[in-house]
Amino acid sequence: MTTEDTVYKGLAGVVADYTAISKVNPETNSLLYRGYPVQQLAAELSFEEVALLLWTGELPTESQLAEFVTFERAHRALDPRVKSAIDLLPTDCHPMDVGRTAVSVLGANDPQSEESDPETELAKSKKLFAAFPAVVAYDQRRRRGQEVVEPREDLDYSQNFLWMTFGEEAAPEVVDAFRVSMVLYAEHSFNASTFTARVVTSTLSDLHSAVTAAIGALKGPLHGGANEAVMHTFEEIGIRKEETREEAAARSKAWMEEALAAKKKVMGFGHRVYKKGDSRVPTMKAALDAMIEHYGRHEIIGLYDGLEQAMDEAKGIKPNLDYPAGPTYHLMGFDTELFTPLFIASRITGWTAHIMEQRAANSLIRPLSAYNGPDERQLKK
Ligand SMILES: CC(=O)SCCNC(=O)CCNC(=O)[C@H](O)C(C)(C)COP(=O)(O)OP(=O)(O)OC[C@H]1O[C@@H](n2cnc3c(N)ncnc32)[C@H](O)[C@@H]1OP(=O)(O)O
Ligand SMILES: O=C([O-])CC(=O)C(=O)O
Repeated sequence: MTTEDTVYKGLAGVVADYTAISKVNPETNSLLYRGYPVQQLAAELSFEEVALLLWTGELPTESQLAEFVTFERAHRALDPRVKSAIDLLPTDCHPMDVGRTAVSVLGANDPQSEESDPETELAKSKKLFAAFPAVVAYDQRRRRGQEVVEPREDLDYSQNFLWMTFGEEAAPEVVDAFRVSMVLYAEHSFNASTFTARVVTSTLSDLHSAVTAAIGALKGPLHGGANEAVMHTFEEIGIRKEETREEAAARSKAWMEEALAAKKKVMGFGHRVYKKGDSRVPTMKAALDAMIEHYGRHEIIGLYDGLEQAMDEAKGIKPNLDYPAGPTYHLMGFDTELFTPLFIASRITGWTAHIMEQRAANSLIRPLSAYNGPDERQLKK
């Protein structure tokens, strides 16, 4: 057998390279960012601190954090060139297309776009991190016919994100649930979008091209698009505010039984690596529970319970992070199509950390294929 005869469909089980950024361990259901359990990071740290940890490998000192916080707050405003580009896009195009376009425009206008020394790569990553929330906030507001809300330098990343989107200061519980979601979505080893970013970087292309490509990979419902798809499932089942938790659970359980009988794939469940449950779900579920209490929307958790229970009973498949994240963002007031752009805002950290790691020890990513087309043949004269 030649090497070309061994095909690893979907690269399942293939170890493609080393990484020191995160460790996903399906045996122990654990996830470490630079060695730290993600649950601890979500409980204790700001998203800004986690971003620095992912990029640099170490927790920031007080002065490093203060310096980054000042930088981030100074780079939040929506770039007028990005605003003009978004304004050319129809309000009914997918918000992931808006996010992808915005990153592309930011890259084309970044004077450091073609520079790739480690210091510049880090500076570009920080600028992208700071600039992206305004894109999401602007996009949601323009779709609703609302005016732009300018960023506020007295607010932290999560507070300001919610401020720019909704034009009012969010309650501390809401800010905290949002921060937790950002920390949990930040990084997950060689997932499809991160691997895409690494493939692009491996050709020595630039950081913004790699992130733009990663956004394309994240959009699909088998990856990041699942958080949006989860909410569409809830919407299809029907959200009825007057229902009790038990009534909602009974209806969603029946919906799932029917969907599985029809051999449907239900987004928000299953994972390529975790087979016993996603390490991040308990923490995100706690954030969702806090939002259920905050908004008093017990019918939503009923829908959640029913789907989860029916899937477990029928197939033993567990929810992934997108499952609790979807209804959490819904309760906060984000439009459903905006959920995956929120994932971008967070994953910019992981993607750019991987881009820097790939560039530092690069080898062109170019696997082989096993040809199964027609045997050699000749053009008829
Ligand atoms: C943050 C994230 O990106 S997490 C992932 C988000 N994606 C989703 O939620 C999409 C829904 N889930 C899926 O499609 C899959 O579970 C994936 C793509 C995530 C992982 O899939 P893989 O490891 O390739 O497993 P695969 O898709 O082959 O599934 C194995 C079996 O479980 C079933 N299965 C897996 N997930 C689901 C699901 N969500 N609904 C119904 N059945 C499922 C498959 O139909 C298949 O059954 P079969 O063996 O009878 O054909
Ligand atoms: O690891 C994966 O394949 C998908 C995932 O959970 C993520 O990117 O967060």
